[in-house]
Amino acid sequence: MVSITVENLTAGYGKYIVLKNLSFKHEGPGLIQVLGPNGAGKTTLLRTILGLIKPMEGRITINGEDVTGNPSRVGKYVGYVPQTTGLSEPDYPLTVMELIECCYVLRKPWPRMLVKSREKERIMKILEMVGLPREVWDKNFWDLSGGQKQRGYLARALVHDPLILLMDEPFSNIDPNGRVDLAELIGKLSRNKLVIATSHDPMLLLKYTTKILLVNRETYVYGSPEEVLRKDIAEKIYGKAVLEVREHIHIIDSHR
Ligand SMILES: Nc1ncnc2c1ncn2[C@@H]1O[C@H](COP(=O)(O)OP(=O)(O)OP(=O)(O)O)[C@@H](O)[C@H]1O
Repeated sequence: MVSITVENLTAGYGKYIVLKNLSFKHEGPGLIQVLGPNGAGKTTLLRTILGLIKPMEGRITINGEDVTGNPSRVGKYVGYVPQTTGLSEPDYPLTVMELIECCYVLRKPWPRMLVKSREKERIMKILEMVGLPREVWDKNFWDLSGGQKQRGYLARALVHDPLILLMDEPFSNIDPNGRVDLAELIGKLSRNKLVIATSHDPMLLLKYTTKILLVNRETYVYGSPEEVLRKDIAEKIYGKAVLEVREHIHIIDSHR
């Protein structure tokens, strides 16, 4: 069983406050979508949960353990798929396979043994599961396309079988066919993990969604999709960019 509690979180950069007094909790597997306009603080929230940003106030507990501002404690529970920008990637050569193996070995207790063949099989299964074709496994990771890199990051995040998966805009570099496959995969993962994913399009993952956190800096709403995806509520966060078409909420002009 997995649980996360975020209590009265105030976080930002230096004295610059991005999120103020934000609280939510969730118990059990499922999918929490984090939605909000550009600059709302979605990435800031994920980085704070990861312990990379120390909050000015508040507390984050995972399975009852206080992990606030402590990336190594968080790492026991959480896998992270960052947003891929295609810019400023490291230029050291590492194949896809090597990258995933390295991340796996780094998480092993000391003395760190090389990856055994059984473990290698597991890594290969994960690469297949995330939809990375065999022909790219021996390619330099940094030469992959944006979408392929994103799948590689997902494989890296899954290799330790974490209880919680944090995904920052998982669809941003994925083509339309790939989006359907990735949405299905996220849905499947959310059956036994807690997935927390930021997004600009609530519809892609809606049928798998347990809770939605609509956030815009110091304002937020947390609840089930039925409670949150209402025009009056979405307008509090997005203003006039919200369009209601039949029973669906669409957010226009929300991304880049
Ligand atoms: N390292 C940083 N130092 C200072 N300010 C930052 C830093 N990173 C982000 N910010 C600021 O914090 C605010 C929230 O940014 P954040 O990246 O969390 O938003 P977001 O909701 O993820 O946006 P997007 O949808 O555009 O990815 C923005 O005003 C941004 O300029």
